[in-house]
Amino acid sequence: MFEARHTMDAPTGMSADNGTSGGGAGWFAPHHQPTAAPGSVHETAEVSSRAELPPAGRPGPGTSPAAPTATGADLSAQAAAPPPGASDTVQPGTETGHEKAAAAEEIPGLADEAQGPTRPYETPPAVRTPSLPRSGPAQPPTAQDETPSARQAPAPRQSTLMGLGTAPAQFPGLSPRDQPPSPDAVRIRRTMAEVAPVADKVTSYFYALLFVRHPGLRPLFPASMDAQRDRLLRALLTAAEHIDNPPVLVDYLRNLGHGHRKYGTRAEHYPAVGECLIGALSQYASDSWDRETEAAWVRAYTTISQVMIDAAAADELRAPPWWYAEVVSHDLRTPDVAVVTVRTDQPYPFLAGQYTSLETPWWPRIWRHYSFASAPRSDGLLSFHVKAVPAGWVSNALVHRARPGDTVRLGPPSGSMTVDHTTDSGLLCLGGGTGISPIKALVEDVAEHGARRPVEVFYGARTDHDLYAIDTMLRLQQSHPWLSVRAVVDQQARLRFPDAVRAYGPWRDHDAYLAGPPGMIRSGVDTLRSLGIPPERIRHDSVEELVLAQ
Ligand SMILES: NC(=O)C1=CN([C@@H]2O[C@H](COP(=O)(O)OP(=O)(O)OC[C@H]3O[C@@H](n4cnc5c(N)ncnc54)[C@H](O)[C@@H]3O)[C@@H](O)[C@H]2O)C=CC1
Repeated sequence: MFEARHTMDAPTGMSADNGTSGGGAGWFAPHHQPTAAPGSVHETAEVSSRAELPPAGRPGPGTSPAAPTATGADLSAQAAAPPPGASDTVQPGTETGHEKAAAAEEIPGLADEAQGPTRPYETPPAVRTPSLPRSGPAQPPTAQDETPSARQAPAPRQSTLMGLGTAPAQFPGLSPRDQPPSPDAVRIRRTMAEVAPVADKVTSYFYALLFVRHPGLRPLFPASMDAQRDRLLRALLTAAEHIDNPPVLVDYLRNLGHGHRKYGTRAEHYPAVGECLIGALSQYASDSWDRETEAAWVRAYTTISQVMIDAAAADELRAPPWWYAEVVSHDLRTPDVAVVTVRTDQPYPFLAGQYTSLETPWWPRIWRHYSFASAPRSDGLLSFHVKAVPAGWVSNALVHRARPGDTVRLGPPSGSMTVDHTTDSGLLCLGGGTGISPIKALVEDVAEHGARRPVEVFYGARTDHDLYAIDTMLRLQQSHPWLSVRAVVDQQARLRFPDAVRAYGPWRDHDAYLAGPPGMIRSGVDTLRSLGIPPERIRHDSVEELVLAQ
């Protein structure tokens, strides 16, 4: 958890619950405009991407490695009670498979989930943003104004809203322990506490307000917003809640800013969002809402939006908003898990342990997150392990439809579950299911750095058949004497995954990495902490994001 102390001033005394925009967009006007004219960079990047895109159907040299016959690995067959939540189910209409809903970077997503599959990229989809109408005084939305999906709100997410960054275990708390929260932080948290019990209503109201007042923004959001609908609000509230912790907040917001370039989000969109944020909060936090509270939110939002806008503008100078990537290999490892290898149209810098967002041609503007399954390779190819999950549009398309020659789009890399090469501590890595993919990348990363650090991998799976990557991991083990790989199969284990690590160790001096289902990460963190590994040495991607994708 993190906080930040803002310094920006903003006018106070707006009454955003009166259905007008008062001072209008100027309330939240950014201090700086993006370096490029709106739209121009995206168009340029798109044209250039198109020009550089390899011809469809080009055979790819980088096929995924053939797995040798599995040997018995250390299939630690030990039985015990099922781990808590082991029967976690996937809700219809959402995706998993590290299709982590991008809470941390999905403000205006462009997904249009209601439209069904379309043709592959005959013409790469343009990400253009409509010019924002400067709406006049708007009326508060009525029930009819709410989109159907907004009314079908999922269970509200409570005000904890934590873990939107990577490795939340590294965030010490809402504020530095030795400092009292700032007055603005106190007011913001008071608002959050008041709206928490009605979070779903706030969410619906916020989006209804946004779309009624700024209909031009509607196409930026999914037609059916179900699982994605509250990410914008959640991200904003999370950032505001942590306004007293600038270092972490700024990192988080910069990532958000970078990640939003692929949606076509522009600086001039932020005032509208801020205005509606204030409108929704003031409506549902009426007990605690006053001029000072509003001013605190305005300052917080001004800070938040400015960091995102600046980050996006800076990023425009060094990276495209997205990358095209041609599928060069598709290896169906089980009936529902594929290893998909792609070649990007431009160099794609990333670190082992990170993840990206991916859009298929069949579901335009629907992005899902996947971890890189390899450390950066000299041939530049990227691999992903994808499990098709029920109702998972993107994952099913990637597993059952994608073929060499198809083109997908990738967003920028994200995540900080990376190896700290400044130490030579041992690594304890827990990979559950397709969560083994970033673990494999980390192992390769250690190997490439030439260090002889002990790396202990525990690979959890429900059945033998689900150990689709065991051959690859065993091959790595054969090549690297410092690497130990143990498979833990639920059906056979006495001590089940991730608890099985208790039988080994000690782990006190290890850096720990976890990847897999949210429940596994949660119970894994508990296990590792109980074994004496301090929280700051336990790394994993955001559990919150993983939960969102369930
Ligand atoms: N960076 C990351 O954290 C990544 C996460 N993932 C996530 O990993 C998951 C993989 O799904 P599957 O392959 O179907 O895995 P799975 O559901 O088959 O589970 C894999 C292992 O985790 C254990 N497990 C599952 N739920 C648990 C719980 N609540 N408590 C303790 N242990 C639990 C299982 O017993 C099994 O050993 C997806 O949710 C995907 O989003 C995938 C890639 C990267």
